[in-house]
Amino acid sequence: MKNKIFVDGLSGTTGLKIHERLSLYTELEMITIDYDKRRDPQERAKCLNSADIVFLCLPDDASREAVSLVTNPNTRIIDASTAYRTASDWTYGLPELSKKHREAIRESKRVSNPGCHATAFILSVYPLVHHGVMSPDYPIVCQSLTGYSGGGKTLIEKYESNDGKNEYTKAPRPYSLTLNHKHLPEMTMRSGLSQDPLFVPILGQNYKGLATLVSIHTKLLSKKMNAKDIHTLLSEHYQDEKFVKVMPFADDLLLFDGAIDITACNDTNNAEIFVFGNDAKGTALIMTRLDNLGKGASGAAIQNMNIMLGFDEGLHL
Ligand SMILES: NC(=O)C1=CN([C@@H]2O[C@H](COP(=O)(O)OP(=O)(O)OC[C@H]3O[C@@H](n4cnc5c(N)ncnc54)[C@H](OP(=O)(O)O)[C@@H]3O)[C@@H](O)[C@H]2O)C=CC1
Ligand SMILES: CC(=O)N[C@@H](CCC(=O)OP(=O)(O)O)C(=O)O
Repeated sequence: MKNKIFVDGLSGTTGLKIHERLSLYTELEMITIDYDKRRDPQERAKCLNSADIVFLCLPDDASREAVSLVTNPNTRIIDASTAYRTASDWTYGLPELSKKHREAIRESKRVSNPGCHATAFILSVYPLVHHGVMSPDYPIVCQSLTGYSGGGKTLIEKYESNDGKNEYTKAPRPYSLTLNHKHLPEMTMRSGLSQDPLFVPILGQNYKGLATLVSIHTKLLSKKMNAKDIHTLLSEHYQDEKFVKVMPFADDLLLFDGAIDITACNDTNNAEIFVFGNDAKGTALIMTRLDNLGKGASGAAIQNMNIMLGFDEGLHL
């Protein structure tokens, strides 16, 4: 029998992308809702409770409402919002962190899909904390350059109004300047840190594509390590992963043309990790790039579904 799937929030930026991928599966049957009733709780409840797997591609409050509408004990949920990413009874959907993380997703009925900035940050930092190289209270500073589709339909409209000729598209825009970005709780908790990083996201003029920049003073690490050693540790940690790749060590910046394209993972489910460093100055930089709509949202959600249903993890990705 085919597994039944329902996407709540199908007409949004993330919902549409998830639906695009789902349409490639012959193993699945889609449950559809009338467009005019897409916000009607009664209609949504019927769809939610007839599904084996539900994707929630909604703002946080609507996600919480959807979860409260699920009464069928067999319905499994993958939530793309921020609502449950640090909840103790939900599984965090980042399988590459460890075998234990992947196994927990396989068994789970409630999977919270990581935030886009958070995915790149946690992939960079978790192995360092886990292997005792970075103490949990290390004072991390991180910037993240992101495409504007991360802000959903409303932000896309702002950037694309007047044919893209408006004040938003003039230059990059740092935001979340209260230094309290909504991804901080998951970034801290899921990396194993005990204090929040100082995190500044920056909107670019590109539609999608994101890169986090984690700055490290190597003398503050708990083990004596330089940038090359950090590169080796990350390479070993992710050596068997299909979607998380540690790129060659950048002894020679010419290898990357002296600058990095943050959109190079667009339209893929890949996250690529770079390590740069300057031993004389005792500094290192971990840069992780991904597609905020790919590994940062819909790609990760599909990957989690593949794991939950026992499909090949990379199916249709
Ligand atoms: N864009 C991104 O890069 C990422 C987004 N996310 C998260 O995914 C979720 C969806 O984001 P995104 O796709 O960008 O947002 P959009 O604004 O593009 O889409 C939101 C969707 O939610 C629907 N919706 C809003 N309120 C309700 C409601 N009360 N009941 C039913 N449906 C409702 C909208 O329907 P309508 O058609 O009526 O507008 C729309 O389909 C958010 O939680 C976001 O934070 C996560 C990772 C990355
Ligand atoms: C560009 C932009 O505004 N991005 C959003 C995050 C996008 C995202 O991943 O949000 P989730 O928490 O739903 O995962 C922001 O920084 O608030």
